[in-house]
Amino acid sequence: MSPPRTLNFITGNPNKLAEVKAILADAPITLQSRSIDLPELQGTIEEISMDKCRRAADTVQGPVLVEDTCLSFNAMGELPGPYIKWFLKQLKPEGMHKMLAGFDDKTAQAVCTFAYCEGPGKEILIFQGRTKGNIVPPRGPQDFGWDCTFEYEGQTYAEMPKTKKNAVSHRGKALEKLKAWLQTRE
Ligand SMILES: O=c1nc[nH]c2c1ncn2[C@H]1C[C@H](O)[C@@H](COP(=O)(O)OP(=O)(O)OP(=O)(O)O)O1
Ligand SMILES: [Mg+2]
Repeated sequence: MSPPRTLNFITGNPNKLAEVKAILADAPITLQSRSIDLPELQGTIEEISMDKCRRAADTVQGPVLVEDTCLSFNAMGELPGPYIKWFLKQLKPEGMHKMLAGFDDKTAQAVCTFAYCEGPGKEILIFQGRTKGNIVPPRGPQDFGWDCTFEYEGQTYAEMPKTKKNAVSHRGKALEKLKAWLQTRE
């Protein structure tokens, strides 16, 4: 599959879209976006992303890019992982650190998985990035998900300028891989 000139990123999350636009600003593509609420299967990170991508391609009847973000606590066998959205909704950012109160190990991994598909029935490509950090009581603005509770080298994502977050984040690393693929087009 050769890289496209336009990417149609299917997401309902405006914060994700803003970061993806910033990180891909210098990539050789035009970024479009549509908000479609796609059902997300339960399973491994890759299974969930591939299923989400397949559904998006079927809905759009054309090329799509989707993304799924996981927050995995090492003490909990990598849970909540892909279910973080629902834990965060019920427990709020303050609850993230409390979930680990019974464990000494506060380490976590932020995992970002992009899946690209040219259209219905076509092969699905995966681009994944991981950043290791610690879960801490909230610090910094609470305007994007669990950013205020994920600490990387002494700062929570929420305390970092956006450019710094994007340079070290799970999403930045995944998009580095996507960019490398986009640049293989001659
Ligand atoms: O960099 C991030 N920093 C902090 N929080 C984040 C980040 N990225 C996603 N999040 C939150 C949003 C949602 O509560 C959950 C992932 O769920 P996830 O299904 O991937 O996102 P979503 O449903 O909001 O958007 P989409 O329409 O692309 O599926 O973690
Ligand atoms: Mg979602």
